[in-house]
Amino acid sequence: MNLNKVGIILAGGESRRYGTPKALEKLNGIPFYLRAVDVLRPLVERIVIVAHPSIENQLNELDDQIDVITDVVEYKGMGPLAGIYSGIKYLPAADYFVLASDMPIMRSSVFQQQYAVKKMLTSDCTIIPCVDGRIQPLAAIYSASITELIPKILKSDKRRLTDLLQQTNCAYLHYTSEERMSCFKNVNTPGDYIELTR
Ligand SMILES: Nc1nc2c(ncn2[C@@H]2O[C@H](COP(=O)(O)OP(=O)(O)OP(=O)(O)O)[C@@H](O)[C@H]2O)c(=O)[nH]1
Repeated sequence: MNLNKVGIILAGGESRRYGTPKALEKLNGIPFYLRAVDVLRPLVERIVIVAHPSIENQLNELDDQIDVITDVVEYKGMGPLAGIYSGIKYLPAADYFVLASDMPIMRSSVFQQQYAVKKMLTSDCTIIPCVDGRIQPLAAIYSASITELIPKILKSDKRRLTDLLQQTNCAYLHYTSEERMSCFKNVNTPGDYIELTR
């Protein structure tokens, strides 16, 4: 039986700019991947963490509602879109709450707001936050209706989430600069991490 709401945590990147696997980095003693779990756990029925093969066996303290997988073979390492597709294929559901593990100060309330908007729209609608005019597609709610579009985009060598969104029924939810500072900040470099802890 299909689920209604599944969380997909993206932790399959190379972390080249950071230098060490970002998902294992800690903020206030809590690893980033567990912070992402804490954000989504109250909101979804199951969670799948789509991890890089090098850290797959290092993700601990997970309960039996949470699975760890790696990208599907045909799109391995092809970016966040490949990770989203891998999560969708692993757990069929109506909606996917997608969160990158490199956004360690994200809050559940952001997804609650998005889901409240989604319920007012058609079921095939994907909800994308937009902060200071920039989309944030890695803290968003995707409808399962995107599933078959993803392989077409990955095979066309574009791989970009924006290419998917252009072909999808999307609603953009706008957030302020203050909200960017308080939840949407992501960590790409060691400098980003230092800024976050200031
Ligand atoms: N499953 C999966 N997740 C990915 C993939 N590429 C990036 N991600 C995740 O998507 C989020 C944003 O990734 P980026 O910071 O753009 O890429 P990165 O590879 O982690 O880092 P850089 O090597 O510095 O670009 C992070 O949470 C990554 O773990 C991938 O190919 N598969």
